[in-house]
Amino acid sequence: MKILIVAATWMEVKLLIDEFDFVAEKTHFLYEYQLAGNRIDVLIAGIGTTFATFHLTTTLQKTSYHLVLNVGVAASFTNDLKIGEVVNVISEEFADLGVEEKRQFLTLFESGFMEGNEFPFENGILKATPSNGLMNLNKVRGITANKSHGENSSIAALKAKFSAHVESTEGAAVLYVCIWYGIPCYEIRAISNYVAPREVAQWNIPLALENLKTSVLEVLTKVTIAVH
Ligand SMILES: O=C(O)c1cccc(C(=O)CC[C@H]2O[C@@H](n3cnc4c(=O)[nH]cnc43)[C@H](O)[C@@H]2O)c1
Repeated sequence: MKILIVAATWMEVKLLIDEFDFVAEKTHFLYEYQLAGNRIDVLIAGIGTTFATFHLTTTLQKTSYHLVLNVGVAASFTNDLKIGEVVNVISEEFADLGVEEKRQFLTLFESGFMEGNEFPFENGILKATPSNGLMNLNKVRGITANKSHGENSSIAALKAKFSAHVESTEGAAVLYVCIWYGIPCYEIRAISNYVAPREVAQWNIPLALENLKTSVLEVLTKVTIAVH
């Protein structure tokens, strides 16, 4: 089985790839590994939707994969998710793509630039592949923005507008590309911080990365067993 893992930064996959057998550096961004007889490529695309879209698209143009896993850390809008918890992000919206009008932000759908059900959106939302019991993780909704929000006013506006649980800087871009390519895609994120005024002392990246590694390895084991 051929699986592509997409992350924004090396930091987010460094513990995970210690569990893989290194095969080759394909490009500066793309590395090939083996895990239990399966090929696992790891793409480090960079932070934000532009880099994720460009590097994922060029990678998928060259190689066909059975599955894409978007992995990394993320911020939670809700205290119901604990720092370190790993979640299955089942839907995504672009939260900063649209029009500002009369102090209000309107998405592309609300401003009439796109129909809600224009492919690959469903009611303005991008949906991950159903995991059908493959993951024992809480299912959450995500939004994607090119900046990590840290101002109380913008955080309040996001909470009022989107009913999202988590924020990342790439999730929607990865889903958008994968749905266009018809490639199954899951987004697995570990909560490193809350969406709040920036206070890095409150973050726990080591815990998030340790838990992320464990969960992603479990998913990889189940996925690869399921197809054999
Ligand atoms: O700002 C920092 O000090 C900082 C420290 C470590 C990592 C970062 C990143 O932004 C890495 C990119 C990675 O993190 C996800 N992420 C984490 N927290 C947030 C957030 O509050 N809002 C949006 N994205 C977040 C992001 O999706 C990337 O996967 C920064």
